Amino acid sequence: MASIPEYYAGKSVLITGATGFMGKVLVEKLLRSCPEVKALYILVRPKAGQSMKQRVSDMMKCKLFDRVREDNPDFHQKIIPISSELTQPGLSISSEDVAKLTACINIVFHCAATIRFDEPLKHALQLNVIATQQLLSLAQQMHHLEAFIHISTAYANCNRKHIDEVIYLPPVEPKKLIESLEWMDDGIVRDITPRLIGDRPNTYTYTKALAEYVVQQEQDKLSIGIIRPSIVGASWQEPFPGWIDNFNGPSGVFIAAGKGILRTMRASNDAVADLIPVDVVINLTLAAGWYTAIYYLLIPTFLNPLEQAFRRPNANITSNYLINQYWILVSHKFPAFIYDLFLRLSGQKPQMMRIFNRLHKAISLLEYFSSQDWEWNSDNMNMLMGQLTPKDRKMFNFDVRQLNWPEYIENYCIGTKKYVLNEDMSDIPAARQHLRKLRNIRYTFNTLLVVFIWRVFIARSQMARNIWYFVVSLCFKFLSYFRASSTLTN
Ligand SMILES: CCCCC/C=C\C/C=C\CCCCCCCC(=O)SCCNC(=O)CCNC(=O)[C@H](O)C(C)(C)COP(=O)(O)OP(=O)(O)OC[C@H]1O[C@@H](n2cnc3c(N)ncnc32)[C@H](O)[C@@H]1OP(=O)(O)O
Ligand SMILES: NC(=O)C1=CN([C@@H]2O[C@H](COP(=O)(O)OP(=O)(O)OC[C@H]3O[C@@H](n4cnc5c(N)ncnc54)[C@H](OP(=O)(O)O)[C@@H]3O)[C@@H](O)[C@H]2O)C=CC1
Repeated sequence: MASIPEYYAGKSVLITGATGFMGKVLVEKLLRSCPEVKALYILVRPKAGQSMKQRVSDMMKCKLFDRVREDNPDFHQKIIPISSELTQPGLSISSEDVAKLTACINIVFHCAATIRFDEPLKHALQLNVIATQQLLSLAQQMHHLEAFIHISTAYANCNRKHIDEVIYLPPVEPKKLIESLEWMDDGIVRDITPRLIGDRPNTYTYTKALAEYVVQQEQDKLSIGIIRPSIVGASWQEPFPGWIDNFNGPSGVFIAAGKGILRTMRASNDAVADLIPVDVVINLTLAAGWYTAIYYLLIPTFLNPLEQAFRRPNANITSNYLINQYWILVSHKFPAFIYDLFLRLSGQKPQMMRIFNRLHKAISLLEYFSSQDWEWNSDNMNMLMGQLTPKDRKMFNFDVRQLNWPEYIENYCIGTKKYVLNEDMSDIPAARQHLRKLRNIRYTFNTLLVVFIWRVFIARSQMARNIWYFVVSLCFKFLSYFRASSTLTN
């Protein structure tokens, strides 16, 4: 059997979502580890005033591609951008491009999706389900297609506790839902969304479940593989440790906690954080492409500190709603209010409350996932690992048992600093100095608060004074008792 790089040699690959977090890592790894790959066709749309060409050219300048650039400075010649807006009929691909793709593509990786938890249902359905359906139709016209790999999510079936590697019946027949939503205006759809998504937490997981079903419907016509990553985080090793480019999931949590903004979060201390490094997911995805295609080809024969932190980082996790609300008030809203007051008084625009409102929205959307855990069956993944040659197993490593988690989390946090916030590592001493300043401000503030409480409440009331003296003398008694017992034991 061909090794993975041998399989991809001479192949033309179509990738959707190549400008996204996982898509970029997929493009990079394919170019670096399968240098004989013929061409990568990527579906890209113009965005935020930038043309498709400009976006792709910016993407290739990104640090992520440094290693590929070193190996092959002309790597960009293998990337062929195709203009496509996935929410439009026919994916808005020109007829010339359709002809080009149907003539040459061997493998499709469908990564594009909206991953927003608060996406209005109609849009999530349009992109995650209808676009997938359209891509499958296009794939069926491809004369040399060997594999169609769809990236789903481990949370597509998060309404179940135990999840097997099967496609579960969808909550509703996607075709019927698409037809009924067509005539409804956005207001009606918004009103019925909670009823439709039922026991799933958001439109994202709901539409990803529908998309899996839509993909499965084509299994007789196409050779299909579905990947279900859990919470995808910074890279473990490749192309270098800690690479990350977004605020999603844990990244936003690490950054907000590192900046000292996030001080409390509702989550279960017992739940497992199902974090998986992006390079592991991409290695598995490429291996799955190889396996699905090889299987198909056999059919004819036989089948560190952050800069300018708001406060010192100290985020606490609690599963208790009331305790969390208390800390939100004391540790988030109160300091934000004070800071905004200071900004107002010094003639500047208040901003901290706005930032916290945004943070609370983001964190509350993660709560469903951070407060419980799931059991996933991974027999297929283990089987796939067993099929790889020792060399491929090393080059396309997705065996997370070798992962040193503390080291990974440290690299992840450094990665958010370097690649998301673009902060310089040489500024660390200044960042530490800033944290020391914050600590001194806190000590001063706490001292002033104690003096204030004393003056206002205790010094003015005989009863409060008595209670105060009682508590202080009790503390002294405890202290002298412990001192005496420790002297005895010594
Ligand atoms: C060992 C310890 C481990 C600890 C782990 C800790 C926590 C993990 C807990 C839970 C994680 C659960 C994740 C479940 C994953 C499911 C897996 C998947 O299948 S898909 C990926 C998950 N998807 C997401 O994470 C997307 C979530 N995001 C959203 O839905 C939206 O972005 C939003 C949070 C609703 C915010 O929407 P809004 O319109 O208000 O803002 P924008 O998105 O337009 O962003 C505006 C601006 O803010 C920046 N931003 C976005 N998110 C954050 C954030 N969390 N913190 C800080 N800043 C954030 C964004 O980049 C924009 O900036 P700019 O304007 O400069 O571009
Ligand atoms: N990140 C995670 O934790 C996890 C992700 N997944 C899945 O992995 C896949 C990739 O996720 P990730 O890389 O994180 O997501 P990103 O949001 O980083 O990337 C999404 C990609 O989809 C493209 N896209 C979105 N809308 C359109 C559109 N209308 N037309 C054309 N392209 C569009 C984006 O292009 P543009 O740049 O133009 O916006 C971008 O390239 C998704 O299917 C997601 O469900 C699964 C589990 C976890």
